[in-house]
Amino acid sequence: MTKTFHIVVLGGDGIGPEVCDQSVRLLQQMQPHLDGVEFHLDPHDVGVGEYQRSGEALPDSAFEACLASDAVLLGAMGLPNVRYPNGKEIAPQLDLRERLQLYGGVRPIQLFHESDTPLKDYGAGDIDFVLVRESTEGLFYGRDAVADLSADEATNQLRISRQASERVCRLSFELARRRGGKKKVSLIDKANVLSTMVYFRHIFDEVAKDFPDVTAEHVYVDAMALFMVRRPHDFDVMVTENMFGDILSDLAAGIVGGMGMAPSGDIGDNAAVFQPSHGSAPDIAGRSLANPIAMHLSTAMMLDWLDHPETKRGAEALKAAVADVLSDPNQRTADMGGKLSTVEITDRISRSLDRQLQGQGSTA
Ligand SMILES: NC(=O)c1ccc[n+]([C@@H]2O[C@H](COP(=O)([O-])OP(=O)(O)OC[C@H]3O[C@@H](n4cnc5c(N)ncnc54)[C@H](O)[C@@H]3O)[C@@H](O)[C@H]2O)c1
Ligand SMILES: CC(C)[C@H](C(=O)O)[C@@H](O)C(=O)O
Ligand SMILES: [Mg+2]
Repeated sequence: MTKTFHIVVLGGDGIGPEVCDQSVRLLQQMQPHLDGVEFHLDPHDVGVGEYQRSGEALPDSAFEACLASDAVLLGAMGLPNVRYPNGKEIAPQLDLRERLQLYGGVRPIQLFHESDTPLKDYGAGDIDFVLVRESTEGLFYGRDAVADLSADEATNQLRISRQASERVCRLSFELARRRGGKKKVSLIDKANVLSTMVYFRHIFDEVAKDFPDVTAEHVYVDAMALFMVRRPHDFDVMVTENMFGDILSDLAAGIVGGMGMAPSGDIGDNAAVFQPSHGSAPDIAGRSLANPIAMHLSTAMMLDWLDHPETKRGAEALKAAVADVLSDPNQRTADMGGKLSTVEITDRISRSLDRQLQGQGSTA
């Protein structure tokens, strides 16, 4: 019997649709090779463009479709110069995370080729860790507040709840166990200053007791910014508060080639959204300069998460095709010093994907 997966596709703004279209193309290419699996792709307009057309950045019809889907593929949303009348940027991905309770912002960081890291002089070695960012509260809890420019001060709230912390810590320990590598989870906090972080650490330690086979450690966020650059090979899974995770995930992307190499999955108990960690990159949009690899790796994460033997095979094949193309340092987009366009690098990944799916492996 054929299993149909309903996948909502939200291209979004700027380079979002450019990279998303290329991943959709690879999904369509893959489908006939996967036994008993069918993808039903359901595109919706969201983001700034949709806000300008309809007054809604995330129309109800798009949200309902996400709610009913097996998974969501998202390009990027937002443009720095288009704002709501209250002055705030349009960021419906945050609404999706909160409304779908996508508490685990899973952001893998992997170096595919040593030529792509600026850390060569530090002997950075293998870089392969996952940053898990709590994505429903933390310092983003105050995001609805509107700045009163005539006031004498402005404050935001940082919220750490037991429920949200337990579930994101548990997800992180389970991930470390599943990865089966160093089996280590590093909590990134600021417990030397903030009581919310003392509380977060307490909950992390409680959850850690259920995973005696996984090493648990605490690292202050400022120190982690240093360690990520000086000894990234020491880490396996990291878990942290929303804003720390937002900042550190861009830093982490920088050590493996940039935002175009940083995939992500926003995971909840009943829904998940897969998107690159990068934004709409208005500085390069519309010129086929965007690196689509973060989007392709996010698509591979989605296929893995769908948890069917054939989609898992598709995920492995797609990841292997990306690795195959990157094994030749001459095959890069402009952000990584190369000359290939968004479409051209996907052409190469597509050719390799065919080989991977036919079990022929690498020819690069
Ligand atoms: N998940 C998302 O949808 C998301 C994430 C981050 C930012 N944003 C939004 O996107 C807009 C632009 O934000 P920003 O400029 O701070 O961040 P950005 O990630 O869009 O761009 C930062 C830098 O990285 C480069 N870059 C990003 N992705 C790239 C890719 N795939 N290939 C090559 N280069 C790439 C850009 O050219 C730019 O120089 C803002 O409105 C922001 O709020 C959205
Ligand atoms: C666009 C922005 C609201 C978003 C965030 O801060 O979470 C982005 O930076 C990300 O990392 O997904
Ligand atoms: Mg970010």
